[in-house]
Amino acid sequence: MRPSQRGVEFSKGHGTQNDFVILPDPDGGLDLSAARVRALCDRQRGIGADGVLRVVRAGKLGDPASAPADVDPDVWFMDYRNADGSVAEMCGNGVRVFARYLVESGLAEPGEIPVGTRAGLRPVRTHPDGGVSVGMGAAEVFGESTTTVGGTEFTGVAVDLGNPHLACVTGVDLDALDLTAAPPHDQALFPGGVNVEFVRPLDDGQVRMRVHERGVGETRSCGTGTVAATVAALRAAGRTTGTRVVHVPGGTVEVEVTSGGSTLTGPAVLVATGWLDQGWWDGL
Ligand SMILES: N[C@@H](CCC[C@H](N)C(=O)O)C(=O)O
Repeated sequence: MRPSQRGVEFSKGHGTQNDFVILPDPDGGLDLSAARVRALCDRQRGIGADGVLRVVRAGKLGDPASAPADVDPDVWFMDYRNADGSVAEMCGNGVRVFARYLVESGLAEPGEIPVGTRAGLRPVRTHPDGGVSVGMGAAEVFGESTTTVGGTEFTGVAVDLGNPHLACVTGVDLDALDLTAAPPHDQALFPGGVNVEFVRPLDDGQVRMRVHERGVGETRSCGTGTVAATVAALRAAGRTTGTRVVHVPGGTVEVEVTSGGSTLTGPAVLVATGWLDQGWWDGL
């Protein structure tokens, strides 16, 4: 595409292979419909991703009800969408990739970056080694529930990280789970749907996790899910605070849960920048 023919700018990035199309939209002029999100995330007819991150000033979000009161209008806001076009409150990998994008594109200085999300303001810190940490807030346990995969019932804890999770600690072989379909959930406990994690504690205080994400399907990582998994693994060990190294199919992250909040640290990678064809975009 010649520069004069440039369409809609995008970047592509991932955090432990949880991947995102990033759309810079500082002044909020982009019409990001659910149909456009679905097309962008489609791995055959679009760029392919688990979700979309629109980069917009909080004051220009275009949906005032979505910007929590603690988010200043000048703050960069992560307008997160799932691959099915639905809106979610928070994305732990997304917010780390978002911060990496802000730095690489000159929109923020490396170091401490406050990022607005529908779950509230999240303090993000970029590290020189490419890692990014984010303060994920308090991980609130709000119940217990069950789900079923392949005829096996799993019991888990319901954890609120701005978005809802059911984190199930289990001794089964995670590789044997068929997560192609959404595991069923209790509609009363999770009226807006739920992200479901299967968590296998390892011998040395580390854990393995697989996840089925609301609005996406199985993904290779879920940042909020790794925090929920850590909360569940700690509870299974009789604790409410501590740290865990969490291995997901797409890599490894570290989670710390304290009495005051939780922190997620892991890699955040940008892989491409380009332009969407304007005609393709306009036709969606
Ligand atoms: N992959 C994300 C979570 C994205 C939102 C989730 N699918 C939901 O609908 O709540 C993460 O890294 O946290």
